[in-house]
Amino acid sequence: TQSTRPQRMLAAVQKNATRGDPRSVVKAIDQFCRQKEWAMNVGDEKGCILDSVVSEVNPATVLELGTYCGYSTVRIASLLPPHAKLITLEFNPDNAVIARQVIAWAGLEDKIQLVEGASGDWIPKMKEEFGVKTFDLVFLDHWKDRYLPDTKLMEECGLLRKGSILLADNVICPGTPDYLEYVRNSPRYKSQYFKSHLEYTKVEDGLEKSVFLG
Ligand SMILES: CNc1ncnc2c1ncn2[C@@H]1O[C@H](/C=C/CNC(=O)c2cc(-c3ccc(F)cc3)cc(O)c2O)[C@H](F)[C@H]1O
Ligand SMILES: [Mg+2]
Repeated sequence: TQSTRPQRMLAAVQKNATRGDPRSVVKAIDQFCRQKEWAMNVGDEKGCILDSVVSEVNPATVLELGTYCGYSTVRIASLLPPHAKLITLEFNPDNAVIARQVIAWAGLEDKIQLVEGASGDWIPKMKEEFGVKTFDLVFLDHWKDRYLPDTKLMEECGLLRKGSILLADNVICPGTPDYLEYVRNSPRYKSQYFKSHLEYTKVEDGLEKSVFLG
């Protein structure tokens, strides 16, 4: 039977990356996507911007919306301080199966909690289910038309505090126009655009970093 692209990506990790070495996992996926098959990971160019924001924020609690195969999950978690926690939401069970194995290969199970389910269902349950008060950093990389409703939901559920950082992928390509308009015009956010390129291509894309002002 035919394999899927996530399955082939996992095979590339298991073949080319060193167990317990997150950076080698990131490198193996980027190599696979450049040389074999494009896939919608944040990628190495935008990944460097992601790394610099994570290092600057040095978050104790991180929420990722849209795990896919776990590339950005591993990339973020590899930079977290010892007791920090990353919760990542993924509602496609086939993706979750792959992501769990990528996370395990990187040896980051202790820092990452992959929750199978939809952001809209789980955001309201974060506090009671995971004992989370607020998130220091949220990485948005799921369906692009869900960035805005989920941001409003996080506000309503009190998951953002003064200084919480939202970092959104793909604000140009495929684009998240309603989200951009909101974070750039709302008095409750201070936003900054990091110009880059769509993963593994020369097409323009970028990350939007928005600080919640409370
Ligand atoms: C809605 N709530 C969700 N809750 C939990 N998991 C979710 C939810 N929604 C999706 N997922 C989960 O999050 C992932 C979805 C990622 C979507 N990403 C993209 O579409 C995306 C697309 C491009 C792209 C650009 C140009 C082009 F020509 C073709 C593609 C580039 C990118 O970097 C992207 O991130 C996963 F698949 C889905 O199950
Ligand atoms: Mg993306």
